[in-house]
Amino acid sequence: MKILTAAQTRQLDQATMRAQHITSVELMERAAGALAEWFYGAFPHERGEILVLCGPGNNGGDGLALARLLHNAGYAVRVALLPTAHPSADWQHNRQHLPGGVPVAELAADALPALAPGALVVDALFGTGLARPLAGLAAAVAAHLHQARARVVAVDLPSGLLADGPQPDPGAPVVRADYTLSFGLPKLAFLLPQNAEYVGEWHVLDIGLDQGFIDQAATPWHFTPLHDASVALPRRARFGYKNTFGHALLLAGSRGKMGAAVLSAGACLRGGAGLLTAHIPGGGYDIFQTTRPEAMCLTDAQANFISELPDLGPYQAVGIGPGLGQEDATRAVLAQLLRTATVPLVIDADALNLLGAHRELLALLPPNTVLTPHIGEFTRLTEKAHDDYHRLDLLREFAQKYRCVVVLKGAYTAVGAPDGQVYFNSTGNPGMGTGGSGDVLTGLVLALRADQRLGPLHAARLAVLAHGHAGDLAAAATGEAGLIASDLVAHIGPALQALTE
Ligand SMILES: NC(=O)C1=CN([C@@H]2O[C@H](COP(=O)(O)OP(=O)(O)OC[C@H]3O[C@@H](n4cnc5c(N)ncnc54)[C@H](O)[C@@H]3O)[C@@H](O)[C@H]2O)[C@@H](O)CC1
Ligand SMILES: Nc1ncnc2c1ncn2[C@@H]1O[C@H](COP(=O)(O)OP(=O)(O)O)[C@@H](O)[C@H]1O
Ligand SMILES: [K+]
Repeated sequence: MKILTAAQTRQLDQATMRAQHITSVELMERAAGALAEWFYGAFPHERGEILVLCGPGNNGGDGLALARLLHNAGYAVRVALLPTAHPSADWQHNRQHLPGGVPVAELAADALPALAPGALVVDALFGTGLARPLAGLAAAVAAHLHQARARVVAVDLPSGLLADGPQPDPGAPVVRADYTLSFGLPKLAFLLPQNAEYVGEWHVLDIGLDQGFIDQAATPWHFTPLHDASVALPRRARFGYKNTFGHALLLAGSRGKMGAAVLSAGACLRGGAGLLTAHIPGGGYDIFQTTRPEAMCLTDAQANFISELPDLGPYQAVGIGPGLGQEDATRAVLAQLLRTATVPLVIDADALNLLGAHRELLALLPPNTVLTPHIGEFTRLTEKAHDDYHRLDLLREFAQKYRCVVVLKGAYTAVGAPDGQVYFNSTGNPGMGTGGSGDVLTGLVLALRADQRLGPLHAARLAVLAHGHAGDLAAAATGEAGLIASDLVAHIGPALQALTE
């Protein structure tokens, strides 16, 4: 699913009207109908009065049309307008068609509408047409909503927030919505942590926008919904056997962090690797073989960390990093791996930290390597970002420069591809913020990289999608707080099953 800019969204509206031979008023009516349907589902028994705040453009037009539909459906509705000399044509149409039974007033700075705590308010002040930061009356209204602790439903975008880029004035007020209802496609702003306090819970409503325009629109940004045919797992061949499904090598663990190796190995096995060999510190042998009898095990001469690179001959993919530690000898193993590997690599955790601390090693990264940093690890590899948008720029630059796939982990994990495209993930939940979750992802990516039917981007996107879905299945069973990384491993099987072609 593509993510478009505000300018492209305007073109999409125009293309939809042309392709479907409908007027802008008809398209607005569709948008308002979709908003009203959402309201009926979300607030079926709302008894209090709903205040609809309308700006001068088509966002305000949506608000006026929604006010009419809610009134006709039996809700108590009141409209407050931002004073304007030049409302849009569709705004005027919907103003004229507002039923007489709906009270309408103009907003004024010295008489902002009284709001009981929890009052339901629709923010239809500004959407994608926002031209400058909120100031004056609009800014006062945004602050008033926050102070009154109203429940705010934003139409298309919280007013004051840009759809697709950083705020020019970070100090200017933005409406803090509890819900944001957008049309057709998600907006880049919804996916970044810095905007979470404004966007709240967001939903995309289908209003039949023109797919032909969407298909040809150029954008680096994409959103991967749960069921996305382009990242499905191919079925296993009926006559396949363990060698068919790939032999993975995992280099992981150090004293005190053997659990990372165990979790990662479990995920690799559940991820469908035909065979898994783990190379671990000698002292971890009993722990590892007891907890993961399905995996084979090579032990390092060192008891507490890894100092040797095994012969890479038998393997279709190599993963390195979980619980690795940052000993000099381990860094030498990483450097040797980067110099000699001819099979796909997956690099995580302390292996990334070693790369960050010894940046000369970055030049050795083989193309199509998958790196799985969280924000801290990514910062060590690059630089401190000024904000979330800048971090996305850094992600694209890094993936292009090193021709790697970079999985920048977090809510809506962003997968950066060597061609500069970025794919945001839709699955997962805050319960996954628990030690070992990332180690599980590494093992899953490794299994899918050992599967020679999948390219690096497909493997990384599918692993991220399945990892998040496993988290959602696990959280349904344990709750978010009770979720631990072993639960993710246990749910990888059903998650992958749901994502199989
Ligand atoms: N074809 C349509 O009519 C559709 C319209 N849609 C709605 O239309 C919206 C876009 O409408 P518009 O392009 O009219 O834009 P907006 O309604 O978002 O805002 C534009 C108006 O606000 C003024 N303005 C912008 N920034 C301001 C600021 N900081 N302070 C004061 N005034 C400011 C502009 O001068 C203009 O009058 C979308 O967000 C969406 O809600 C959607 O319903 C999809 C279909
Ligand atoms: N709020 C969240 N929503 C969705 N996924 C999350 C959230 N918090 C964490 N995750 C996921 O959990 C994993 C955590 O990885 P990481 O930080 O490396 O953990 P660890 O180092 O403990 O293994 C990542 O895949 C991340 O995307
Ligand atoms: K709005």
